[in-house]
Amino acid sequence: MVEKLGPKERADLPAVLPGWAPVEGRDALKKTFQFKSFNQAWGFMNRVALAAEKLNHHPEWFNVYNRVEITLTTHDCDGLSELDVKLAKRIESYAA
Ligand SMILES: C[C@H](O)[C@H](O)[C@H]1CNC2=NC(N)=NC(=O)C2=N1
Repeated sequence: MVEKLGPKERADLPAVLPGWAPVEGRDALKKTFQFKSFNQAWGFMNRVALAAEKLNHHPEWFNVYNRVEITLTTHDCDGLSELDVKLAKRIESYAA
């Protein structure tokens, strides 16, 4: 069973995952990504989807044209876990 992040890991989040903001009323993180085109946004989403399948850990996300809004949380523990950090790091690498 995956565990929620502890206080130390949470304190490190702003440094480990810059730009990811807490979600009001949820133990979750969110970030919006803006691309030059829908095509680029779609390619990004495709790579994120493949990573999500590989990790068996999936984002909550919304896309309109060149914007992708991603929220990460772990449903199995109803909060943030290491899996969210792991997926966020991969997402960052695809957006770079
Ligand atoms: C059955 C399946 O392994 C689980 O539902 C996985 C799938 N993807 C998941 N994604 C997220 N974000 N949280 C989970 O707890 C989760 N659990």
